[in-house]
Amino acid sequence: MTDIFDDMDTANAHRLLVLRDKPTGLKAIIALDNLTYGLACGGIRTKRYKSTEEAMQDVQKLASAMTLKCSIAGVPFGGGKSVILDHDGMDRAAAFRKFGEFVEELGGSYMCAGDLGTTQQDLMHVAETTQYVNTAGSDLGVATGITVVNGIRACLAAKGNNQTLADITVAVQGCGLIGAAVARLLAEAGANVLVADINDAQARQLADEIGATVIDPDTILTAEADIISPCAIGGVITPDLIPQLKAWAICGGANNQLFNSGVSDLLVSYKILYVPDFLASSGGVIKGVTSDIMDTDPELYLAKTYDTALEILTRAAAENCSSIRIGTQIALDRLKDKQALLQE
Ligand SMILES: NC(=O)c1ccc[n+]([C@@H]2O[C@H](COP(=O)([O-])OP(=O)(O)OC[C@H]3O[C@@H](n4cnc5c(N)ncnc54)[C@H](O)[C@@H]3O)[C@@H](O)[C@H]2O)c1
Repeated sequence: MTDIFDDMDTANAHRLLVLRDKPTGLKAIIALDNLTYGLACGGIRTKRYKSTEEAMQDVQKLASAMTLKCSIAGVPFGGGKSVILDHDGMDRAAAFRKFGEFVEELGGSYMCAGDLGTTQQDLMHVAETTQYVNTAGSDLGVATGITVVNGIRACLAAKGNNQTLADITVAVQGCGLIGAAVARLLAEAGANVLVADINDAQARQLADEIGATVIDPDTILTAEADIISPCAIGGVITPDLIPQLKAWAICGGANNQLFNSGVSDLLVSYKILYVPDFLASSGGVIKGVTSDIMDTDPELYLAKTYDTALEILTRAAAENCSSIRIGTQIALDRLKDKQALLQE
């Protein structure tokens, strides 16, 4: 077993809170990655992890991605994330209520919302015991759909062959909250949409609604498409997958899509455009914090993601380096500037 402090160093993480409540069966971890602005934002992931160690690593990676996400989106907050380790014997409603109590105890340094595996009903249970939760799940999903589609439009502009959404085929992996939002927006804009989900009924229902084609979930990422849009789980862009891709660009709403850091350089050598996931998926947090905390209109922040995506893709092409490197640099430079201001 690896040392937890070594893991934290690897993830550059600072605060990990391990939460347990035996009567409800709650097992949860909160990672507060960055408190430069006094508040860390990020959703609650609910999952049956193979081990506590896996959950520890996941929550830290997701929290640091949230820091990049907030910074690149230009909203003045740091990243956080929580995971609830689903298991037999957990009293789901009571466990989420208890989790809300723990979030409330943090006094507003962590603001949570939904994420993979957490249902709207779960969020409502959290909201019974804390004010620091955004329960507007579907609105956040639509906002994430908007930033993914902005990223796809930026890919078209970066490629520069005058194609519009109506000229291309996009393969969307996952038909949950985010995948469905992305697929709907693309279909409305006239794109040819392919969809897949391990829950076949869910994929078929969405396809019927928007006129998309259902693809086998095992082949969606290698389908004949211009762009693939991973909107289900992380780690799906692997070194083995890249030579098999038919698409010339990747832009999706899932967090941490790249299997490892080497994949971003491999994408460069295969000339595949990649919109950093922390930018493409930033709509949810933009919508959440502008409505709940900043009391401002999200539209400007959402629209800006197109410009930022195009800037990143253009700079990456000019410097022949990965979009992840450029995007991360922009996000971290902004945070450093803020930290320097605070120290003055
Ligand atoms: N919910 C949000 O506000 C939000 C915001 C930004 C990013 N994200 C990220 O977007 C992704 C999806 O989140 P969500 O909220 O839509 O989750 P969700 O639980 O609503 O949907 C995920 C869907 O993916 C499907 N799926 C799982 N594995 C799959 C596979 N291998 N192939 C095809 N389909 C598969 C599931 O069956 C499910 O329908 C996650 O990575 C999440 O972290 C979510």
